[in-house]
Amino acid sequence: MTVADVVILDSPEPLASHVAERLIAEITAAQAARGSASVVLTGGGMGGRTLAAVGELDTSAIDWSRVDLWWGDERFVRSGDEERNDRQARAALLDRLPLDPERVHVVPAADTVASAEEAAARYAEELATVSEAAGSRPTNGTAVPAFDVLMLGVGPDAHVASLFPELDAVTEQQATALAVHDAPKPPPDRVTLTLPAINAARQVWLVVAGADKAGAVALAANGAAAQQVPAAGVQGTERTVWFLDTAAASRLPAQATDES
Ligand SMILES: O=C(O)[C@H](O)[C@@H](O)[C@H](O)[C@H](O)COP(=O)(O)O
Repeated sequence: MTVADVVILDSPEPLASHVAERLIAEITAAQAARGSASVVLTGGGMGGRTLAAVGELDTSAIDWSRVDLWWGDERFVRSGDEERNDRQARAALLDRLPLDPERVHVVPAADTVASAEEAAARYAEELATVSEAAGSRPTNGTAVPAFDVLMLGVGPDAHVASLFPELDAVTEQQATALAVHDAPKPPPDRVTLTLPAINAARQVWLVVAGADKAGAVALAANGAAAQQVPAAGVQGTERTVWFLDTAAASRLPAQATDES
């Protein structure tokens, strides 16, 4: 990882609250600058905690009807299945927001398409369509909107989204969304953004808590190859921020934790 910014908080809850405050500020700034905001959400525990923390804060500066929401990955299970990242996000926050349903872009579920491959193809098509319509081609030219903030959790094996170490999907350079099977983290069938799509975001935020992630964070900080350490392969076109709790940061070299 190019360590642009590392922010360390004591534990998961203050970390989630801090990320939530920053997210509200970035959405507000994007709407002031461009009239709308585009945010990619993450599954996992820190993703849910962060959304719940947003719900505890004042978001009155945000026009939620002008926010586009996407997911960095999704489990390929039936709509409404509690394993779905979109269902967990709705429960944590989204169902209480005045969002424009047309701007909540969910990955097709297993009861609506025949395969994870078809779900990935439809998601990629929607990303390209919205990108064209908004005229918001990102600076890396990928056929996705120029996301303002893309959030990621990180697994103990350094996976991000559903890009798990050694999968071909990690090194994909053309497609923006792919199907993943046999994922080591259940459920096995998923759809994920690829690194070109992730790295099209203006800001990529990795939100990581827990001592079980410290090794992955340290490997990413030491510039490991993305194939083995997918978290090392992400960076925003403008900024990359690692939001860590002290346990997840515990194996970082001292100089890597200088806040910018
Ligand atoms: O669909 C998923 O499972 C997530 O997108 C996944 O990439 C998650 O973010 C990491 O596994 C970290 O999860 P925790 O924050 O729960 O450790």
